[in-house]
Amino acid sequence: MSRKPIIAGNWKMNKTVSEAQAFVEAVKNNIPSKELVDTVIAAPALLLAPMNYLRQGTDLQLSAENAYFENAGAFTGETSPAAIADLGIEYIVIGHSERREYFHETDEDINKKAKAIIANGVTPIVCCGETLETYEAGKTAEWVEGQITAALKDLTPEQVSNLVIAYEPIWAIGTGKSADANTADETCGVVRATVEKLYGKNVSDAVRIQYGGSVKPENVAEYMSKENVDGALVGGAALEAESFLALLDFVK
Ligand SMILES: O=C[C@H](O)COP(=O)(O)O
Repeated sequence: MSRKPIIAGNWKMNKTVSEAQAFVEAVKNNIPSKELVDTVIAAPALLLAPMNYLRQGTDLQLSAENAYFENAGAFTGETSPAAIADLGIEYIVIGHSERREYFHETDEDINKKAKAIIANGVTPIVCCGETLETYEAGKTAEWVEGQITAALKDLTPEQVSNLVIAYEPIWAIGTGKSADANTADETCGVVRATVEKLYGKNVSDAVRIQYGGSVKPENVAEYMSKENVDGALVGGAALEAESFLALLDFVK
């Protein structure tokens, strides 16, 4: 089964509005066709409206880095998935390890967010991944299986087919220490097997799984050559236009 690759840059809490606008201007006419690859930038909510305005008519897609699980209400400081959907943003990242660690997000929150985002017609990019301690204890598979099972609870097979899952070992994020391509493939395979166990083979064949953690222009092609790796979620190497565009060279 061939799945369309998806390369997503995750800017985290970097860039001002003017820096984001300059980036979009620099890349927007050099993005490969979205028939071949989904090319996405995940940016802080404040940057999305001006970026969205500038990317109209191009193949650059956009993602929020987070959203709340309610569409409206007295939730000071939160961003509504309905507001993100109304802008025409295609994806929302949920469950990133930084959200789990610094903002105490639980598996249950992530499941509620997945449901709210899907209900608004936006695609969640659901993150999972283990700490160094869990990795060294040889418990990666059971950890990731638990996170995915909880995040997808009560979703329908069709909803799961259409979402994106990102496997990011925490010990490889921003450390320059990437999981090698075989290790990434193996754990993305665990994610796929978990989806198969819960939803069957048609769904696990369709769901797209990214690897994240120190992906760079120099190593992206090797990850993308692996059976279970359908894309990458990239932090540091997606911050500069030239490096971001170089991540897409593997499709040429
Ligand atoms: O969401 C992206 C990841 O946290 C990876 O970040 P990194 O590419 O800087 O290691």
